[in-house]
Amino acid sequence: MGLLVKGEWHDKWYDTDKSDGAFEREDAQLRSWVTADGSAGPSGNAGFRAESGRYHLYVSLACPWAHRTLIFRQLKGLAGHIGVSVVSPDMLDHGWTFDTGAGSSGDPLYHSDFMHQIYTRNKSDYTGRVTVPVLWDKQQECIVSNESAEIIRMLNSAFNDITGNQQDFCPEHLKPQIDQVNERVYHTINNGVYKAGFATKTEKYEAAFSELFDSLDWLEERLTQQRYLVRDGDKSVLTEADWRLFTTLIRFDAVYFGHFKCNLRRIEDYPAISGYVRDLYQHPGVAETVDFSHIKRHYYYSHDMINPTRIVPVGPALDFNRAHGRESLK
Ligand SMILES: N[C@@H](CCC(=O)N[C@@H](CS)C(=O)NCC(=O)O)C(=O)O
Repeated sequence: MGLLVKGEWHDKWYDTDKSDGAFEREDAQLRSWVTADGSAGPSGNAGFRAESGRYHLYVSLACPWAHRTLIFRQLKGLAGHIGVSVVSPDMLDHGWTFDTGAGSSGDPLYHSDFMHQIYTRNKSDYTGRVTVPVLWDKQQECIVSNESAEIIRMLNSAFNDITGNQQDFCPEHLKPQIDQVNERVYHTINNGVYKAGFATKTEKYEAAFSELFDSLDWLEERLTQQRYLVRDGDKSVLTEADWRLFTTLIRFDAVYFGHFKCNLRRIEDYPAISGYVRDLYQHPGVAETVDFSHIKRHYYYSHDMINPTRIVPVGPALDFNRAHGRESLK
């Protein structure tokens, strides 16, 4: 694990000293947008028109942020239009690495050894963390975006004329509600598990822990009354907010509960939330984006300051194909 400084790789763990033991996630730096006609999006440069075969995703199957983009690629019928490279689950001295072990693809585009070479191919003197997901433009040979929250918004609509898939997971009139739910879910759950797991001072861990479980209580109540997170009139509808939450919840019992010490309760212990996770998992196209061998291997093997023996636990036994019983909820 490390970062690039002026294009040079430095093997360095997160610096929590500067924040008194708290884990602080760096903001993504590369923020252009693919749009239907190539006009500029809300940030970054213009010139990224939606085209079949032009763009490529670099992902880790372990990573919850990258997982969002894989789900949107499936749901929006983009699998035949946007290629994917999958890094090794082991993120060690060189950061994300390419190999062709089980479930990993290597880098068919450039035959790179490491993900940081994709970042320096984009900008030779890049300074910053080397994160996945990355949306790559094969035509201009550059990174369009390394921010998953924005990549899924692009995938949600920019390619609609190419795929004919008009399903909208972020309708304009629901956006304020979606953004509001996302805000709490991001800080206390998606990033909350990392704040608990990567804290190096007890009080920072405990603060993240208590916010996380307060938010799970809030979700349990909400999801007892409605099938999905966001309401449109008298019923709830499946939106981006659900998919953003899903990628954390599906990893929770296998990884965050033990490895990140988020162990007040398992997701299995929440009747509504656990049914909700199974409901989303069983949505067509989603199960094939979930890979527990990469998920468990990545966290337990890569974070050796948390798990120095690198032993990957065998359990827990999880069955997301069990009936969810949520069809009748509005
Ligand atoms: N804001 C980014 C965060 C992505 C991110 O932090 N990904 C993790 C993998 S789970 C990563 O690549 N970490 C490597 C590092 O921080 O050096 C997004 O949502 O796209």
